[in-house]
Amino acid sequence: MRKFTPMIEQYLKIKAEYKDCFLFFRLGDFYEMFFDDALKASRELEITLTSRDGGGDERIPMCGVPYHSASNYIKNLVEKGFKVAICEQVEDPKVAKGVVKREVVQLITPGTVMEGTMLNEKENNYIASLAEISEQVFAVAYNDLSTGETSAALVQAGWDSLLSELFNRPIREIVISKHLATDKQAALTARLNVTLSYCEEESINEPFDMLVKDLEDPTVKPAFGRLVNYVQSTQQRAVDHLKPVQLIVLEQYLGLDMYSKRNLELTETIMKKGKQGSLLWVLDQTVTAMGSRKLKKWLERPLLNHQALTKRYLLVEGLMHDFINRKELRTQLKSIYDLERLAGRVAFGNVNARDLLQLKISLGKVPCIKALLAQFSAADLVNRGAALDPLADLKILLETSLTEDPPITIKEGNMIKDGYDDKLDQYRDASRNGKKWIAELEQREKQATNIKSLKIGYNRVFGYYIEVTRANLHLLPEGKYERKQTLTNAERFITPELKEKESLILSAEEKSIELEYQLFLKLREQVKKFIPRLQKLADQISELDVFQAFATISEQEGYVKPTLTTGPAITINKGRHPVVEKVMKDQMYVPNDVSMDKTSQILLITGPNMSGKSTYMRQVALTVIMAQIGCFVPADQAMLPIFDKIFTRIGAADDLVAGQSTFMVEMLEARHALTHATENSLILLDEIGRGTSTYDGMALAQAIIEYVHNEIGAKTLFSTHYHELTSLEQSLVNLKNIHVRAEEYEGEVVFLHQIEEGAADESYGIHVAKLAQLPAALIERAAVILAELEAKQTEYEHANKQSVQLSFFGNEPEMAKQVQVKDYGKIAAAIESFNLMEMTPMDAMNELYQLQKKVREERQ
Ligand SMILES: Nc1ncnc2c1ncn2[C@@H]1O[C@H](COP(=O)(O)OP(=O)(O)OP(=O)(O)O)[C@@H](O)[C@H]1O
Repeated sequence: MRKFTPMIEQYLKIKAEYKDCFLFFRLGDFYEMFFDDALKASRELEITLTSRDGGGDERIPMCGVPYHSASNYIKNLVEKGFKVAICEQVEDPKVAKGVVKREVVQLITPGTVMEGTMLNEKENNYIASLAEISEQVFAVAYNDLSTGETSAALVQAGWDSLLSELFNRPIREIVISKHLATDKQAALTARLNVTLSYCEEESINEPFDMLVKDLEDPTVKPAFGRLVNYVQSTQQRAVDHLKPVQLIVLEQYLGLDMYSKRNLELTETIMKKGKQGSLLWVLDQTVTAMGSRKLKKWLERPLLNHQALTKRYLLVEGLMHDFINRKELRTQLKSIYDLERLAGRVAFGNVNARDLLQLKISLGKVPCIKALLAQFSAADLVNRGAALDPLADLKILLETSLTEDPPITIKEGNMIKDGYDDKLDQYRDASRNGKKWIAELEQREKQATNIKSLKIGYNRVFGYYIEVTRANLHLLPEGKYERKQTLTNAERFITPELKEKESLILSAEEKSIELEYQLFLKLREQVKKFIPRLQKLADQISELDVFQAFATISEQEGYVKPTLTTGPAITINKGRHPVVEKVMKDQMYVPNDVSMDKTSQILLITGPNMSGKSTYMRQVALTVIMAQIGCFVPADQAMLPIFDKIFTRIGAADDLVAGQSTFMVEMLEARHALTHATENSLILLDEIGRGTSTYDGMALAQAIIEYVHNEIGAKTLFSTHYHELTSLEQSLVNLKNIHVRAEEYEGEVVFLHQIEEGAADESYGIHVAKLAQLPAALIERAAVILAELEAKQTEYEHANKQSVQLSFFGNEPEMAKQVQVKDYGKIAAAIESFNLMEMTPMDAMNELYQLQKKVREERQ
């Protein structure tokens, strides 16, 4: 076997340390990739795959990207969730003996990108890390490197709760221990679509120990330790903008499990996974990127604290009352750049003079915002204005140091103002005077030679030169001018005098550019000291932006301030679904009331398909969430208690990701709700049981309703097509039937989308099928079958009047006595022995199945 060349050996050695990354291996003006990396990268980046002789038996697959345009390719890979290791030549190839030394200088991973173009400005870009504290307890730490935000939480209710905590947050990468169970690792990638990275080190060393100094709960420390150790090892540069770790006590926020976050489409829709059509889409009237990110965070964590919410309402109200000032505030906020990310870049050392100029412009707006807030009548707004720190000292520093139009790069000069530094002024004088001298020389030469078109120019190769057109050459005196370059129509000359001045000008210019660079680095260091104050300002501005967004949307859409009650009742007058209402263009949304209290703790909703049952249920949950983030709500009036958790089982959510059947998902979602809900929770259950046979489904649906009714007492909206369930109103005192009204008009169903008391009488399924334009013959046939079934049903009910069915739905003990099954006693004993409190719905179903089997066997 032939041996690889030394360069390929070097490549393989480095690659072995970065197995899970694309290794961008610098070769001259290109980053090259080899072997499997090349095969994969050529596919992902759609670049040509070639091969080269690397000394081995076969040619090596290879592809490459030019060094100067590498950032786009890197961005592309990172966006797809890959990691890229940048391997540079770290010695001058001219002096290298043998193969040039190469090292990985940076690791770019989805969770640690800092470049503006790789970040979505309206989204945080989190890297998270986990630590398994015990079987049921997990610590999680978050960091957004681009803003410095750092937080941690303790999840005490097991793995599913951890997944719910992580679900749907803008997390791009999760750092874990390689010892985390493989099924858990698989669940993370399948559920969350994140890149997994590994780090074993959990201890927190200097300077990061300062960030956890005041942490109330040290249990979360290992997760943060893992996170900073990973970030530090990948970045190899300063990350001193990380804010102290903020402890998130999950119990202080509205609990939203994974299913609810998804089903309620809070920040993205289920189908398209985009913002459009989500609640965030409706509410996001923010005008700064920071505000937009803050709003998303609030939506992810609605509050439970009455006082904090009331404060938010007051601010929204204050902004709504003062329309003119609010409009002006919006305008002022629009011109504030992303202070949070600018602060991040200052710390990271990749801020340029244009960024600092943006900072200066933004700071210039703060005094106007302060003045504006002082004019509002709401005291809270005035106080917020007074609390804003305009960072006048930083503004003065930037004003005195930066020019008005600096270039993007920091190595070209023109960044620092005259008068900022004496030495720089001296160099500039020398250079400017020199240029003035050249202009005067041009005049003198023109006069002396009498050549009007004579000019003095400059190029990089020859420096300054005197240019004379061919036609005028005869006018030049002999001997004084030295010919340097011949063009088609002109000749270029130099003189000793010109060259002498040139070296003075150029050296002054060179020195001034170098000095500007040094001064800029110093300025950057000075700005670093302002980072904590800048971060605080960014936080205050982003909150203001969210409040003005709430006020803007509330006014635009006619939302009202909710009244938070301490009792259990919900009263919503003329409530609407904020998103459906917004997307309905020509049609009018039909508002509906919601009234739930002790005797209507469960609403059983019936009504035809497409009538608006799910919309009504979601509307209630979204109204609650809006109220608990501090926004006004889409209704004429709303009195709401503060809910501790929301659970949902809505829609056809086939969990293909986790490879589970629709029915299994339905059961898992139901189990989750039933195990975690309290009497202060809100549960939405949409057509539970429809994923299995009718009797199974109905049995489960009823058992679940009874369980919620008797054991939990949570406010529950339960929609169903099983009309039999409506009879539960008689046996369950806290259950109330409502239905969505539809009418038949000339053989067609007309949806009125109106909620009314009582149970619906017809299902109208065939009409909906007709609306869906199923073939006419099929519809006719369905109508005939329906008629036959209905006739049979009546016959069947008649025949069964005296006898034999074990009634699930009547709750009539006398009926049970009539069951003519020999072994009834045994079955009854079995049912009696069930410990329902300890059983999951799945267990219940299994037991039920066994009993049914027994009954059927006996009858045969
Ligand atoms: N209050 C309303 N006002 C106007 N249109 C509504 C209203 N509620 C629902 N709709 C419209 O009716 C459509 C169907 O609503 P929804 O999905 O809630 O019905 P459903 O009763 O849950 O149907 P299914 O039983 O088939 O799941 C919605 O997409 C919406 O366009």
